[in-house]
Amino acid sequence: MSRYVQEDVSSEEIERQRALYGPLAQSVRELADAVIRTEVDDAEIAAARAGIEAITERLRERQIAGSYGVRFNAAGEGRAWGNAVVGTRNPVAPPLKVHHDSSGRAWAEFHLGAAYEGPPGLVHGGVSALILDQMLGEAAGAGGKPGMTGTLTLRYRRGTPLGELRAEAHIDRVEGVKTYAVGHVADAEGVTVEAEGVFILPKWACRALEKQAREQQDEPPPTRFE
Ligand SMILES: CCCCCCCCCCCC(=O)SCCNC(=O)CCNC(=O)[C@H](O)C(C)(C)COP(=O)(O)OP(=O)(O)OC[C@H]1O[C@@H](n2cnc3c(N)ncnc32)[C@H](O)[C@@H]1OP(=O)(O)O
Repeated sequence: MSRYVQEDVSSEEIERQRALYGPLAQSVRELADAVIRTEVDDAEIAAARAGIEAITERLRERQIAGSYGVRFNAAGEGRAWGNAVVGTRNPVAPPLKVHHDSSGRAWAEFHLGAAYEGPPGLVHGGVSALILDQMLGEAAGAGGKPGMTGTLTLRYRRGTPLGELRAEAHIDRVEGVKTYAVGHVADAEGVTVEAEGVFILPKWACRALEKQAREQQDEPPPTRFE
């Protein structure tokens, strides 16, 4: 089942939902941080667990079947609110607020706390890969050349400290359906992880884009979402 969903939702309704679900996800991120770092006594832990389980049960009373997917409205606004890096409704996502320009650049400043630890005090290498996968993909999409990650290569130059970080990416070159992008994560002292990747517009998407272009000759398809 495709998780790209076309919905008839106004921009005002999207903003209403963003204001409702964004803070909910942020509260759960704070909960995750508190679970990792709490030193309250055993009875308090048991009481907290019961409270959390009751809240989970309330939220499960009515649910989407499966994952959130990517939803577009008639204005072409896309929402990837379940995305593991940028998802407004996903407490696992830091989340990154990614800025773009149409030359194929993407950048974001963000904070990674205790929930993203690998080596003590440092960001897990898989989390850096997660973030760079998204950032390189965002750069490709921003340049009008979106694709699925084919190959992603990373070089970990030094440990990435937990805390305030920046990520940047840009398109290096385009060869047909293949978009090559490069990027990095940096702290205040400079680059910690470098990445290069190839993003491939899948065959099925080529066919869908051709069909869409035939139907809406003047309207280019959406190339990014938030
Ligand atoms: C919307 C806005 C979003 C905007 C923002 C979105 C940001 C999202 C960022 C997150 C991105 C992800 O995590 S995506 C999730 C992780 N990635 C995946 O799950 C991808 C799984 N793999 C696949 O679906 C497929 O294998 C594809 C799409 C990669 C390729 O399949 P295909 O379409 O059939 O392509 P195919 O004809 O075989 O090959 C086309 C050309 O690409 C080359 N090629 C094929 N596979 C690879 C590969 N893995 N690495 C390198 N190169 C490859 C071939 O040699 C060929 O080159 P030539 O002979 O033409 O020279």
